[in-house]
Amino acid sequence: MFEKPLGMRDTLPLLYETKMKVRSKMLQEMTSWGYQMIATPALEYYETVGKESAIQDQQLFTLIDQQGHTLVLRPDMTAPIARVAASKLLKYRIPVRLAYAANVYRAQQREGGRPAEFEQIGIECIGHSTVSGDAESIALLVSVLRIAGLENFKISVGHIGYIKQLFSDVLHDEERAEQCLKFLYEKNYVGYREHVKKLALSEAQEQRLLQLLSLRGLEEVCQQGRALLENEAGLQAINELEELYKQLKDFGVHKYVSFDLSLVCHMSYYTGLLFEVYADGVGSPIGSGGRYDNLLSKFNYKAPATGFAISTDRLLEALGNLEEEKDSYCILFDEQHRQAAIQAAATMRAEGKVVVLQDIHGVKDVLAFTSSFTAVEYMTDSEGGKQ
Ligand SMILES: N[C@@H](Cc1c[nH]c[nH+]1)C(=O)O
Repeated sequence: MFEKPLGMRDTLPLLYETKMKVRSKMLQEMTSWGYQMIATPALEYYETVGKESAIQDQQLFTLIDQQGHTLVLRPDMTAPIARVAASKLLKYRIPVRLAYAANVYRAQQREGGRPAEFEQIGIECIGHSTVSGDAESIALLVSVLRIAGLENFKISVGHIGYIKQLFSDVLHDEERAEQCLKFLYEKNYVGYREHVKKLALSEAQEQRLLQLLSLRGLEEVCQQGRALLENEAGLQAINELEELYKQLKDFGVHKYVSFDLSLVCHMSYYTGLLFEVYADGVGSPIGSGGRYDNLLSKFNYKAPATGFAISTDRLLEALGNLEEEKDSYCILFDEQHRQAAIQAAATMRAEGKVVVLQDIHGVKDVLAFTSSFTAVEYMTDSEGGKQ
């Protein structure tokens, strides 16, 4: 048994092929909206990108380079892209629109769980401060998923600014707010309720924290969310949610969207609107994103930004079927027919066929080898010529 490190997976040919097709359709859509492809290194310094990636530290793969610096395998693409954009790209065009398909790495605690290396396909729109940036991001997300062949999905939208304001109004204490946020992030609503009840708040304040969990649905949720606030702060978040919905209607994609004002995503760099995508039959979100207006300033450039990433593997799980195995042809040749066989294969390949050219003397069990091809041509003397 040759085992792989925890959470590492192989991609076998059929899955690889399916992935390649889906990825190429999605990237084509992204680039047609003016998003430019970008690649960044798999390894980054812990002190910069690693720290800002804001994924729990125990999920980071770290290693030490020859000079003794701590490196991390990037846990997402947002922080690396923020690093490049801040240092190079924003001098060129603002907002800058970038797209990627790249592997990211998150260490796992146990076997059989989530993959520790997986591909994300996503975009970042950097330097865009208004809700139009968020609406564009969600509209593109919908378009990309539909082009990949997915129809049954829902985008759940929330606003981290709203939750933080509500917690600050009620709890007046950052540590207590963090504890509550953690329950929401883990989607442990039972735990959240129990925790809130133990906080020794007045009945009214307790109710406000509990009602947060019921702020789910369509437009009416904004009105209910507004009613939970005690003062002006937090209203901006609600206004943004309403504006977003209006713009999503203009894009014609609002039917994919619903609100969940208790939504907290795993990245702590989010500052405003944020969202998760759920597809029928897949337990975890197949994608997520949101606004992160403070991340670039960690790289010495103040710029607002928004974006999303889709997990290619989870999307494929939602899509269900793998690509059909393609028709493929085999030409078996011997020494005397090598040249003719090479030419015959080239002609068929030029017609778009998949052709394997195989020296018959290199195969032990010809019957077993040829059994999976659509058609087999023998260009040999030993087998009695063409069959
Ligand atoms: N990087 C985020 C997704 C995202 C892209 N842009 C903004 N958010 C993630 O891995 O979940």
